Amino acid sequence: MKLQPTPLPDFMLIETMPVQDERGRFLRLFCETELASIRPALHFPQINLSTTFQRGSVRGMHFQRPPVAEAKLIRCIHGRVFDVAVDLRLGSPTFLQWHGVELTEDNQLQAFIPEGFAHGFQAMSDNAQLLYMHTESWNRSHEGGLRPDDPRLAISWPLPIAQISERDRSAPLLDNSFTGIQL
Ligand SMILES: Cc1cn([C@H]2C[C@H](O)[C@@H](COP(=O)(O)OP(=O)(O)O[C@H]3O[C@H](C)C(=O)[C@H](O)[C@H]3O)O2)c(=O)[nH]c1=O
Repeated sequence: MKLQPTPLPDFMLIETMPVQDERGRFLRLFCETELASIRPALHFPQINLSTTFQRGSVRGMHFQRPPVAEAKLIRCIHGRVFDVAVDLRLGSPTFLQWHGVELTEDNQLQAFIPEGFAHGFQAMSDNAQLLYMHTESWNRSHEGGLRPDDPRLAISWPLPIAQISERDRSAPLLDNSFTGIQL
């Protein structure tokens, strides 16, 4: 496993290496010890799998507020996605900045998105599957969302947005009153 920093502090990429032999491949999806250097005693009470049928569809930008702010360990297990994290942390030097990375079933990259970040992705293939490990269980009453096309974020999605949920389409646009999430 190799850790790759991103331009957003604490948003890390994790390069995993499957073990391959004549029978096939073996891949470690998560190891508490290996990831202790970025987060001691990582614990995932919920693991989700989403499938996005149509290339170009976007899901996001989602986050959970304290006291159930969550970190996510994300991997694409089928197809390809352009995965984006936005720094929403109050006082962060990269506040409201975003960074995107392509996660594919072949590049073995995982994204570790800490608390205080919004997360979203665009499917770059049909039937893109994303496996999420969450450090908090889902809590609808503490969910927050931003528009993937919010001009204040100016996320450069690689493809025209094909499909988006009504919830995401109707998320609030950022204005100067949003100063960030106090973790
Ligand atoms: C997140 C979640 C959702 N749900 C229910 C709520 C809805 O009835 C249905 C689909 O939820 P949603 O439309 O929020 O799914 P996505 O738009 O894919 O949202 C997810 O994708 C973005 C990119 C993320 O980063 C979040 O992990 C997550 O919000 O599953 C649950 O039952 N449990 C859960 O943990």
